[in-house]
Amino acid sequence: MSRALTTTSVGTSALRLESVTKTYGSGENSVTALRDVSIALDRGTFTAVMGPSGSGKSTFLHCAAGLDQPTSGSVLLGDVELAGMKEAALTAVRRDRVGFVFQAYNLMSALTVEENVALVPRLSGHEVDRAWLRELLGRVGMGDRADRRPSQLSGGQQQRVAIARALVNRPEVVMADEPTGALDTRTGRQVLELFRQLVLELGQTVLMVTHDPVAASYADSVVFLADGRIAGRMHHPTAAQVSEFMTNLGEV
Ligand SMILES: Nc1ncnc2c1ncn2[C@@H]1O[C@H](COP(=O)(O)OP(=O)(O)OP(=O)(O)O)[C@@H](O)[C@H]1O
Repeated sequence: MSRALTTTSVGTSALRLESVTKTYGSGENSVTALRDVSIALDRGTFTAVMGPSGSGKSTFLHCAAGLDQPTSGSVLLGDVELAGMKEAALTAVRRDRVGFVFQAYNLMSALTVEENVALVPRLSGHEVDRAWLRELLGRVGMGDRADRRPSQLSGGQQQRVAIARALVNRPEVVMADEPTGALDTRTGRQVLELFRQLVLELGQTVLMVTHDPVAASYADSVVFLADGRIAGRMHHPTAAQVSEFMTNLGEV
């Protein structure tokens, strides 16, 4: 049974932020990047985060992933409260309960595809579940390239490996920051389709920051941020609806 199912009660949110405020610095130079943000993500859903530049998207993702601590408020990842946690405990939470996918694939060039994915459970001190690893590589379409090195793969293929790596520890949430930013349109769409599939078939929860309305339209819902606040949430979005909302937020 997956760790997600054994350590959290069914029916709870994968991620819940309650009244999260994040202020950088103090006094005159302080910047409040998030203001009283409350939101819950149901398990097995795909959520996009959008907003104008400087609206707090990265700060939101960082607080949700335990990369940064809120100034006030609560962040529940499954049943684990991250606010107030010491750095060592946060490091363990990030390693065991969060999967990360970035614009740059960040694969280890000296390792094969399979070794890159297996590195995550190794670093967590878990036994590598070979059957799960092979299943994941198959699901992301890299089953026949397990012995290749990253330099022998296209950008889209490298991102598929990064997605398998993000999923291998069966994380509570996969956090993706502009995952298609470095890919051409067609390859980017295929990666977004893959996220949708993994959400649907594995019940994985995915949170993705993007600037692209078409990318956001692949999600079940879009959360809009403006000036550190939630400015709206759209379910079953179309790219045109997302574009229109963004235009109204002042994004050209
Ligand atoms: N470490 C930091 N120290 C000080 N201010 C910060 C820090 N990180 C972010 N900020 C400020 O917080 C606000 C929100 O930044 P954030 O990076 O979360 O926005 P964003 O929506 O991700 O922007 P972009 O789309 O340009 O990446 C901005 O005003 C930014 O300058």
